[in-house]
Amino acid sequence: MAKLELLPAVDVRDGQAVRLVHGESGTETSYGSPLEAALAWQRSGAEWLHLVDLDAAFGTGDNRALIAEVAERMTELHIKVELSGGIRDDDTLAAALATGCTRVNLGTAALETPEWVAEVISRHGDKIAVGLDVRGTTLRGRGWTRDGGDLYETLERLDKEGCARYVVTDIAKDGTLQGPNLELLKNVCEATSRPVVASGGVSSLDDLRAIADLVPLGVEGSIVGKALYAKAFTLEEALAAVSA
Ligand SMILES: O=C(O)c1ccccc1NCC(=O)[C@H](O)[C@H](O)COP(=O)(O)O
Repeated sequence: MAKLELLPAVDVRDGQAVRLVHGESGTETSYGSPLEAALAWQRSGAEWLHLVDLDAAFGTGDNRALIAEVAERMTELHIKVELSGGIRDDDTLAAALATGCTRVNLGTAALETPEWVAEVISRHGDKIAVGLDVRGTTLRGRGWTRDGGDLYETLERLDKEGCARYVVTDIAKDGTLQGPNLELLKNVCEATSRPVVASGGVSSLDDLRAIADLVPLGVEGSIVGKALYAKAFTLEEALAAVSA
């Protein structure tokens, strides 16, 4: 059976690696240099990095140069990078892809400019993932601050347009260490044949094992943020738990 991929997260706000609660601006806990955080995950055996420009997501500026530095360094070290946050037009997409990242994660654009997203999916294939960030079954855009339509209607549309994969986040769980929303993940896997990356709420190795049990349904990976920063477990332990 395929193993669950783990994507340790580095979310960047105002030049710092931070964790938010429910993705809400103003709830930041700071964890220092994003490059040092990324290098720590690399030294611990990471194969992937989930790298988020929160300022670009919230529209409070951007950390473009720093994000590029981290993504380029990780790519040199053969770490695959999933880049997220504020990628909404040709300019931001070109800058993101120029970092050498493995793929980008589009959120707001999939809700607000669907024609552009359909076009970049057809142009870039599996370099494009779409983030389905939900409260209940309502999608949220603009740094998760605005409603953006129904999850399953949007998923059906994106599937038809050939979207390669989805990053699914239950915002109510994100940054809370309350465990992932396994029901949501199962429901999304039932609604699409495309791979799903789980995000939000992981608190323990048992949570990761429960997500790994969904690999046969279509879950391909899991992002892990707060639990690693809070030292609930180490990345080495997490990698061992999902490859057992
Ligand atoms: O990814 C985004 O674009 C984003 C936008 C606004 C707020 C948060 C955003 N991402 C947060 C993440 O991707 C987290 O790193 C991830 O869900 C990890 O969650 P957790 O393990 O619960 O800390």
